[in-house]
Amino acid sequence: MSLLIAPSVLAADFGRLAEEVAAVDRAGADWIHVDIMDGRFVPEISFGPPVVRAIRRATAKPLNVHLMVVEPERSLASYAEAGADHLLVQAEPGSTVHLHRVLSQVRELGKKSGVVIDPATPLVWIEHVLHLADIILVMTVNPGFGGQKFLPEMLPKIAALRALCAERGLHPHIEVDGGQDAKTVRSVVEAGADVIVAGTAIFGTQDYGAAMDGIRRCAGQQGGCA
Ligand SMILES: O=C(CO)[C@@H](O)[C@H](O)COP(=O)(O)O
Ligand SMILES: [Fe+2]
Repeated sequence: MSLLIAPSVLAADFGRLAEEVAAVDRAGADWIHVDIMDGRFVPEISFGPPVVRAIRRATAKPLNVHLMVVEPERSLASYAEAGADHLLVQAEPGSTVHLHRVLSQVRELGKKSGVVIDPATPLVWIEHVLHLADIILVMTVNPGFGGQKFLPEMLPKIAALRALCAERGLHPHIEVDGGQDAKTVRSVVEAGADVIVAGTAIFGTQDYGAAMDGIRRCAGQQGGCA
């Protein structure tokens, strides 16, 4: 699988959101990562469907919507209607106690389904839904905030996940989210990830295209990079 880059708009200038989204689109983003935070599953509140609709108008790239919310089943249809292409739900019971059902609902809505596991969540929690997930997102920071430091402790989990999927004949995207940049990318790709979410490492720079090129270059490079 070739590497995909999904800039996280959480790190964009919200005062110029449409412009920022169009800029990363033009600079070569593959997907646009959209963090929904409800102030309950995670402490912060980001935004809801009306803002997703505005992002939708600014780009034709797939919207990869990460739902850090309690009871995602209540809002799946709203995000689908607002223009989400991928709906990713957290695997933890603090989000939903009906993970299998929620992932099926996402597919019934005609969207790509994704399941997200936090650093503390073991793979055994998602073993029963692997076949229902088009995307599996491994959090490489504790969710809730941008700008945190990558947790390398997650690398064995990414490798074990890729191996478990292969054993079952499954080839989902394995996405990583949190603290990703040109320095971390080689290790997560070697472990089996093929989608890199990056907020600060892209929107925190002056040249979004150069930032994404740097991530791509370092992903394929042996030894030191960046
Ligand atoms: O889901 C989250 C945080 O909970 C992420 O998508 C962040 O938005 C990534 O930001 P950086 O760590 O790349 O700055
Ligand atoms: Fe995210």
